[in-house]
Amino acid sequence: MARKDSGEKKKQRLDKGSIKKLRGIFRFMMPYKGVFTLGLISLFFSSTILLALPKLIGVLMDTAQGKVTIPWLPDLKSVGLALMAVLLFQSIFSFLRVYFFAKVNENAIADIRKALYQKFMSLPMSFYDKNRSGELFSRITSDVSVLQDTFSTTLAELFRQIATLVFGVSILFYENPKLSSIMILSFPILIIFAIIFGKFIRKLSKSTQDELANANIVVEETIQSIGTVKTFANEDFEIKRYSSNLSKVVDIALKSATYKGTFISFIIFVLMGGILGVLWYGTYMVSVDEISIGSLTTFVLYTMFIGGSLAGLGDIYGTLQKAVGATDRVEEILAANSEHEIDKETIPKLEGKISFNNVKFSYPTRKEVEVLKGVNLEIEKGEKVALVGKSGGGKSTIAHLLQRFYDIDSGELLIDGKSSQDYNLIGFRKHVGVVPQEVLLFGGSIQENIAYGNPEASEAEIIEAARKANALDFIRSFPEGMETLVGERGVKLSGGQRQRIAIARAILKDPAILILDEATSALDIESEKLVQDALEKLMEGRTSLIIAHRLSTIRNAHKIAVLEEGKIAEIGNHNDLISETDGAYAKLIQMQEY
Ligand SMILES: Nc1ncnc2c1ncn2[C@@H]1O[C@H](COP(=O)(O)OP(=O)(O)OP(=O)(O)O)[C@@H](O)[C@H]1O
Repeated sequence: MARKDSGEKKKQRLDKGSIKKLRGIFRFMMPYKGVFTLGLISLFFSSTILLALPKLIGVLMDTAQGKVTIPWLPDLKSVGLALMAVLLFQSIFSFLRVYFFAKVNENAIADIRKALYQKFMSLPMSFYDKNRSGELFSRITSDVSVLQDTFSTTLAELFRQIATLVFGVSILFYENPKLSSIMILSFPILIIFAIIFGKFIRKLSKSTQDELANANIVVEETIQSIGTVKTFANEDFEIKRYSSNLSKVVDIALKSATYKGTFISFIIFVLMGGILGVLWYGTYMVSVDEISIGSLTTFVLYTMFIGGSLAGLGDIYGTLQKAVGATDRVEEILAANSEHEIDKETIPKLEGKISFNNVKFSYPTRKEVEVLKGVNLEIEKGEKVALVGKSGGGKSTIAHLLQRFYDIDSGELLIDGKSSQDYNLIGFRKHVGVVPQEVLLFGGSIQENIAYGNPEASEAEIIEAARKANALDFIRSFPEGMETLVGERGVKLSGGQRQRIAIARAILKDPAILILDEATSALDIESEKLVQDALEKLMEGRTSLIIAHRLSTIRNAHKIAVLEEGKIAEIGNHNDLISETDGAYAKLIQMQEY
């Protein structure tokens, strides 16, 4: 049951290719490049101004001992003022840096989210067959959040640390080449160690993430199907399953923590060792009067700055790797083929004549199973056709094709004599209405839910649609009427009530072609009658394809099409078909499928 998917949420190596990908996502920052440049300038100043601090502190110490190292800072007071000025400027530039970067960042991230959402809306059904919704959801939430971190802190930090390193090391060598060489000696050890250990730790943290993802899947699935868990009284089983997954997470995380701890303490050891070494040798130099105490202080402070930057770069490397992974996943969606461009092009009203000519089809996710093996079906304008057949025979598939959720593999699907593919997709779908078996309402008001059929409808039209759908009485029986909230935090509507809302939606949409997927579960006689009556009104003057589950519906249809073995085996009215005792329809009725 538990599927392993988030294992893909790996960090990626930073090589040429991945950096190129990362650069690609920066196109979203391009519209804000002016502000970004201002941010970079502020960053440059805030980092470099800060580098004056160690120097000034050294000067302060020397001045206290009566030595004047900078002629224009002759006494303690002036050095103190200079220190204050440095702090002040650095604070101003830090504020500007944070503000400018946030402006770029927030806008660019919103643009990425918009682009992703737009893509989601325009991707074909086959894409959703292949991808789990939870995973897609995490692209727009967590993956984009990773990018957000990258755009804001990581990128700024990268520039800041590099600037600190370059300037810091240059100043150090300029100030004291001898001491700098000692300090620099500890770098290669650090770097080699970091590379070897870093790889190992990354592997472990990836395993931790994988295990955590597995544990999260248990939570996601069980909360989604909490009813099933309770029906089977499997609460305890699920708790154990989740706990055992969590134990694995803890085990791996602890193992990883042991190595991380070793790594960090080693780094601290070498770094501090370097600093202590410099201090030790520096004090020797002070004792033989080679340098002043102020210079030594300056030197040690710079070394600490540089050490901090090096450690910071390690973190940044990790975050950038994560960002490459996130970029990959975001770009993968953005590059997927849309079924259409979202546009508002409309097509004039259709007549509603439908012809399936030798239509063959298999789902893109299961190419090897041919669901429709040559369907021939003619439905005239305004005709009511009931589609019957065994469960899994392909009735819903025909409805999907009629809505152009998928492209047919061969044959022709003609609407008013023209290939369905030749119509603009969005325009075409505006003329096809569906009343599904399971009606899903959005978590808004009843009015909003009905208006989903035509967002531009006036209030009067909405009320009229509700009336025609036999929904007005029950809506008015609620204290808040049309404003009643439905869904999770509102009233839960009964099956029959939801169907009537769906019918009202379809009435507002006013399509030429109607697909009715009859509910399999019977409603009580009263609401059944109301629904049937509303459906009859809805079907008037429209071409209707009914996936029928009740004999009464079938009898009322102009024609009955029997789907068998992926083909329309028989077509005709009830009396004709039932008289063929060996026929597919007669058998279905005998087997009491209807
Ligand atoms: N999205 C999909 N991807 C892959 N296969 C699918 C998909 N939807 C349906 N199928 C398969 O296509 C076949 C026909 O399914 P379809 O839902 O059209 O049958 P049906 O006649 O409507 O069944 P029922 O009366 O039980 O609703 C089934 O074997 C089903 O497993």
